[in-house]
Amino acid sequence: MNLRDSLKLYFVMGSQNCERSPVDVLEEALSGGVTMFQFREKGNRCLEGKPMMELALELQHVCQKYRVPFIINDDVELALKMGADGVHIGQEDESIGAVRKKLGDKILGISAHNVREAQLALESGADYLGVGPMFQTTTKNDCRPVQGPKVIESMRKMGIRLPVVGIGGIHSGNVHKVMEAGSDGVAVISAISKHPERTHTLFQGVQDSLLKSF
Ligand SMILES: Nc1nc(C(F)(F)F)ncc1COP(=O)(O)OP(=O)(O)O
Ligand SMILES: [Mg+2]
Repeated sequence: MNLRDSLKLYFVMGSQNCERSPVDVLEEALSGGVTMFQFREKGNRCLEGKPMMELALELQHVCQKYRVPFIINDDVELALKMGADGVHIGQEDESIGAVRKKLGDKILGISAHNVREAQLALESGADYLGVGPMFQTTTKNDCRPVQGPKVIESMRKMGIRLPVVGIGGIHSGNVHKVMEAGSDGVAVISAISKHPERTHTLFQGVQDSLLKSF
């Protein structure tokens, strides 16, 4: 599956986002249609060291079973050490050029909050952009001001064709707004980690929006 298709329903999760076993949540999410997964162990109560590594390996194993790309957030060394399919880094993380050198042709995702950051990420070799926050979110307490899907529309109007996922407060009730703005897919945390049984409804929402756009 090409990267643009893999970005349709991008589940981002760490143990801190789950009320029960993260492995069970991921298994249920993958069977519900998740097309790409990012391990984002971050914030208070997150695991570190050996427990974090063990969970990462278990989650990677589940992704391999479903043939879904397994991405690590922020920690490039961990991604290389465990043979992840790629990393996602933000504006304050390591420089894009330096990470691209370490990664070779693995997937490199970059957080972008405006057209300028998107243009820079494109020129520096990003494979996809995570753009947000789309809506109010309780998951990320240090996020930038809410932009809404119009920032994706602006990126497309400025000719940025790179694969894009919106992130931030997305659920089945607003997923169509992100897709109609020109996004290739959506990245979600709580909408799936708190309700993995609703994954298929979210996936259907993405699919319906894509069908309407043809
Ligand atoms: N993890 C992420 N994944 C995406 C995705 F691509 F999945 F949409 N977009 C944005 C982020 C944010 O990453 P984080 O490390 O929390 O913050 P920062 O961007 O400040 O590094
Ligand atoms: Mg980051």
